[in-house]
Amino acid sequence: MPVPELIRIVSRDSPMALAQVERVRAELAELHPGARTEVVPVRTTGDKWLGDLSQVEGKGAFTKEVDAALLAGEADLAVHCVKDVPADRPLPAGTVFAAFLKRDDIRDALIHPGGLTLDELPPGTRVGTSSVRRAAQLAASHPHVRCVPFRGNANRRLAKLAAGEADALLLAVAGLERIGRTDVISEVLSPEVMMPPIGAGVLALQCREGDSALIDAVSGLGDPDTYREATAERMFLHVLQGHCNSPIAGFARVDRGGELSLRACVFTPDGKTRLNAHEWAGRLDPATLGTSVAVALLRQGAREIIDGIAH
Ligand SMILES: NCc1[nH]cc(CCC(=O)O)c1CC(=O)O
Repeated sequence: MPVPELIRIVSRDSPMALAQVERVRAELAELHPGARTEVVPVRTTGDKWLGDLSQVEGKGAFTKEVDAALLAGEADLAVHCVKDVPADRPLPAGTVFAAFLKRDDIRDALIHPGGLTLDELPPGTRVGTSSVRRAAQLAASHPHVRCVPFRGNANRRLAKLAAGEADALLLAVAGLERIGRTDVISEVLSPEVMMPPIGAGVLALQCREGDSALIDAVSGLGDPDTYREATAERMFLHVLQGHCNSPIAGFARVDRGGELSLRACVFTPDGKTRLNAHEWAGRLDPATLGTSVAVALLRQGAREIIDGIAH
């Protein structure tokens, strides 16, 4: 099938999202030198509303308007952070993932203007994060610091930190790389110290279901290992059925021998209870591994923890 002449790419309009689109354009230009691309930026609910996300139907707050533009035919290809795409429900009807790009760094970073590490933060340090996942883990490991609500795209959060609205920040390394601000990192946190969210560091390309010419054209940008990891992680979250206030973390990894494993956790918001599971796929396909890890956590009481958190 011929590669479409013009590919209109829709995405959030934050600096990070637009950098992601530039990566996709560069990879497309290499794969299909003849194809032209155009960028269709849209502002999402999650970008407009800087209050508590659970008040604006938290899930999908960063994807709804992008999906709508794709379905309305205003664009042909959507670029999403997998982390922002709800996994408890199927993708919006009529759309499919055509590729998962090679995964970036999955870790979170501490940003402290004085260069302190997490263990060096003095009591009472205000860490800016609205993430229940980050807050629960920090409450467990560093109970003497406190989290203060902090929203807005990464550039805005850095500006608010500089303005003194918090003493430190937690942000994803991948996002800081994309906006060219790794200079602010004072410590990269290992997944053992701060377990990442499902889908961390993965960009997905989404197309209209019937658009096989485009699906074929962009599927070559997909990375097979990332596909396995993202599929296991998203099925895990789908089976678990969390909500936007439930602290859930986890990541799958394809090791050097090609073996896929998935580890995941469910926390209470205060971090005092932590359920853990870690399984290898063996002969299981990625989605079945995700299901198995979710069931292992449900068997330990994950449902009661998740349902017991206000949302
Ligand atoms: N919720 C915003 C968001 N969505 C994806 C990333 C980071 C990049 C990625 O993991 O793909 C971020 C910023 C952050 O959490 O620091």
